[in-house]
Amino acid sequence: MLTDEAVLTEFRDAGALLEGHFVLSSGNHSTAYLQCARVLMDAKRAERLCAALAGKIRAAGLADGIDLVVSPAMGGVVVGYEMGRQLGLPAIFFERVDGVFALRRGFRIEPGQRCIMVEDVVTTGLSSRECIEAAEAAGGTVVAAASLVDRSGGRAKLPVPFVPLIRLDIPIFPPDQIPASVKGIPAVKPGSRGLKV
Ligand SMILES: O=P(O)(O)OC[C@H]1O[C@H](OP(=O)(O)OP(=O)(O)O)[C@H](O)[C@@H]1O
Ligand SMILES: O=C(O)c1cc(=O)[nH]c(=O)[nH]1
Ligand SMILES: [Mg+2]
Repeated sequence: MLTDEAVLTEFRDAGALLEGHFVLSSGNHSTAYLQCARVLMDAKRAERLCAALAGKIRAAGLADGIDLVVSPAMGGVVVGYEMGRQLGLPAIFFERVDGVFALRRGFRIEPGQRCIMVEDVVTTGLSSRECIEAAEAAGGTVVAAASLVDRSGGRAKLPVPFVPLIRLDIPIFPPDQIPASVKGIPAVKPGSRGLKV
């Protein structure tokens, strides 16, 4: 079990608590960004955080009878792998092909396999819901969800029981409601949804 302060200290020490002007996956804007990739680049830190998250999932009675971890790339890949290790389960990921989550690389879900969807960060819950729908469409039954961070203050709604390691309430702004003080800061989009190369 890790306190919220201990989790935030891990993020701070990793240089993962960013301030500025960010365009989020959902198209909303924010002055804060949790760069989980920086947290997960340290295997020992990833292990500590994911062990704590696995403990919360077990304590909530959600770990029994799960067959498979599924996660949405890119952000979900490393955390999904480590959660698979912590829960003793195989882990696969969905990746966007023309914007839609698909299984590639020989990954498949056997009919009726019980899945837990694991994310790095939940903001609106859109990516999580898309991943859950994709897993169900691929034949799975998604029975739970988990993430390192829920930054929605609990407002993001998922169709299954949801366990975040830490819950924060960080404001987001729709594109037409960005405060003038934020508009003046050049915006960056760290995530890969909609990225053109
Ligand atoms: O709850 P939401 O509003 O969907 O926001 C959270 C999502 O945004 C980020 O991914 P992003 O789409 O930026 O791409 P990436 O994981 O490929 O970097 C993050 O990894 C979550 O998947
Ligand atoms: O909503 C997002 O795109 C998002 C927010 C955040 O804090 N961190 C992240 O990786 N993605
Ligand atoms: Mg993501």
